[in-house]
Amino acid sequence: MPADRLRSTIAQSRASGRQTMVNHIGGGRGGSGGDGHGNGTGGSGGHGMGPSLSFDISVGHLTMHNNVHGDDDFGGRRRYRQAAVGSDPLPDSHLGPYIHQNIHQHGDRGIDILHYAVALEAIHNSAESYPQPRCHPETRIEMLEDLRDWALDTDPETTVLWLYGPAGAGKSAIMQTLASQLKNAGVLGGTFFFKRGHATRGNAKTLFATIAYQLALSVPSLRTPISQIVENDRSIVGLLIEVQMQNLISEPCRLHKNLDPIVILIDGLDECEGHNIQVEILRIILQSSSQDPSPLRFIIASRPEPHIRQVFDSSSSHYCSFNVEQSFHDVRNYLRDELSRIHRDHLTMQNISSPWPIHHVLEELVRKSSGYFIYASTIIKFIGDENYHPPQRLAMVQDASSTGSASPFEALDQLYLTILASARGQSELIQIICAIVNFRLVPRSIDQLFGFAQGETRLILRGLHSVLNIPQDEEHEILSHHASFLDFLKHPDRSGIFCVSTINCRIGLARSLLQFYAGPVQRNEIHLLSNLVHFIISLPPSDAVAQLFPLIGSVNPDFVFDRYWKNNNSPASIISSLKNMRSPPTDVIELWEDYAFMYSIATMEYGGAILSVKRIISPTPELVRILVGLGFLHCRLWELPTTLDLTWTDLRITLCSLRPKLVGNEHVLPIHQPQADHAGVARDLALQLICKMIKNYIATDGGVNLTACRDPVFLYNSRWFLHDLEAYAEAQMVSIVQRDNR
Ligand SMILES: Nc1ncnc2c1ncn2[C@@H]1O[C@H](COP(=O)(O)OP(=O)(O)OP(=O)(O)O)[C@@H](O)[C@H]1O
Repeated sequence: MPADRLRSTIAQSRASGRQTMVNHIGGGRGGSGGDGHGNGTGGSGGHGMGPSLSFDISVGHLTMHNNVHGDDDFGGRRRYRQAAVGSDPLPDSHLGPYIHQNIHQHGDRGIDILHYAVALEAIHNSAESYPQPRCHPETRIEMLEDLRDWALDTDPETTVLWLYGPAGAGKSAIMQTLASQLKNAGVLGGTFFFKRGHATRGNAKTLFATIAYQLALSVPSLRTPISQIVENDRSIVGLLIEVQMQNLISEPCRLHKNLDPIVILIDGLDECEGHNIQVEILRIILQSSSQDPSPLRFIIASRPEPHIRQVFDSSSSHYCSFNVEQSFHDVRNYLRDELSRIHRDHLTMQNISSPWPIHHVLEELVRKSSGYFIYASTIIKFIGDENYHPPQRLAMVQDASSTGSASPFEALDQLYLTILASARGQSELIQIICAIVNFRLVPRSIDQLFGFAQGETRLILRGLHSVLNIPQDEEHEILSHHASFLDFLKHPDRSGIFCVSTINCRIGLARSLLQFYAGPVQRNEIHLLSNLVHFIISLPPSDAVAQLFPLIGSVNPDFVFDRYWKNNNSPASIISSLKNMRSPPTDVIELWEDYAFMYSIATMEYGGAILSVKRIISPTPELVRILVGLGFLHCRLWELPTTLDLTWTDLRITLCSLRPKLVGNEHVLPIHQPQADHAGVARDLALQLICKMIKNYIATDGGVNLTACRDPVFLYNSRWFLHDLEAYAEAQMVSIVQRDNR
């Protein structure tokens, strides 16, 4: 029975005056549809909301509620984010304590709401952007000046500017430098730096909220209006981006026409997920600029992708464009200064005479750069690596086969090939690089994934610091310095044997990851299960891919219910991915649907007596044991197998007996038969835990402690009984009769 129909049954039986408390094990709600894909097809459905289960034990009504906002462990910020983006405005009492406090301390309620809905990482001076790509002082001087003049013009012909240029031309460096200059001039309204594949910077969901937030902080007269708008309708941050732009940015700015120019910088539009969204963003901005006069100026930087160019070309609004062209002059200045710095500062360079390098070597490097900074900045990192002798590294760069081909990036490709070939452990290198390109991983996770000795990954990647950012710690993932290296690795014509997009390479990686997840949980576990399933379904269908399905069914439940489970790994997203496959593996889907159900129980909140009790159910003794463990002992799901001496399979079978089953096209609730002596279950559990404790002497990691032993005794003594099975059965009958009458 669908959950909404069950709910209407409850309402109607109440209306008829019957004192029926209906067991509220709903089938859960399907999530909203996912994002559309770039090719125009719809995305997979969003996460379903799990069932809610109410469970009364007569000692003070203990009610377990489905916690769609996720585990308590995620804290106030997470919960608030949910509240802020949800469509139903929530009263303050629904907000996490942290937020609650925050709001009332500052009084700027709208700003606080925005703060929790923005991508702080996307702002030009965020901690994450360190080290920021900036223009070397003697480079891009004229271009920066032109851009500043355009931005500061109080009577401009156009209010939108497109800064375009090929990969690695130096657009982001220009935008970063410009952001600082405009900030100093007091006209910077806000910035958003997209980054491909990044959780918050890789999509448009928070784009306009992030800009509005900065506007509110940087333009004093906009602070109150923007705050007020959000406060009046806090769901605004979850609405369509067009609505956000209109309400949060265009309208407040238009009301303040006499303001000086306010400049918004958006960098890397082509890195935002989905061509359609990129087009939509442009369309919205161009449309807003064609309306009444406004102090807003937009500078948008991107590669000259055809779909982006087309929007500009076909727009009736005026815009102007700047091409970030190659500049041999600027690259020469940059290389000369940076090589001098290496000569001066590198520990091994004292005995190398000046000038270093000699003039014609420098000129050769300038020529090979084709006037683009990506080549220049990569060789500087390569030559200046503190682990190596710079002249040797320079010789390696010079030896990389020469250009002469039509592609301006031929030299860059040769450089990348040289760098990769210089790394040790060539046989392991490709699988490591494949893992880095497809997943965000810290070095130790890669060791674990491929069964290397600890530290092996760092050793193998030691020669790749010029192309990869390999953090010193184990907190941050390994990332490519520049998107052009990823582009290179993905194109077999460019990267040859180092190409990571071959089917064998990708299937090998998927198999290693799945085998890792089938094994025992290790510390520093890798949290990318659902990404992995997305990765697998993105592979072209083949027998080799189909052979991976059983491995998805073999994932160790300790990983599935891991305490550090990240929400994006939730079973619901894995199920929707599996269902999107051409021949969905039904048995594996069934298993993961059970996990989804268990997961929804694992994330229930324990509301205590203040929440209303919906209904009492009458479960089997084994189920009672588990519910007592969950509800009364406050065990988390991952603790239950150890605490109750259960296998994951037993736990799954027992818990999933509560799961509404699909019969025909409808979900129906299983009817639970009355079981004798539920109090005995609590007594037995108490005895079991006490025995365990005596055996272990003291509290152990297994979660058996004094409180855990005391609680079931208390429960037993309190003469706990389960009631109302009749009412439960009656309610089900009512609903069946109503259904038949319809
Ligand atoms: N003027 C400059 N001075 C010094 N370094 C620069 C300059 N311009 C770019 N770089 C460096 O060159 C590399 C490529 O530059 P950047 O990321 O800005 O290119 P991009 O055009 O934005 O590329 P993509 O389109 O791939 O994002 C970076 O490492 C950057 O720091």
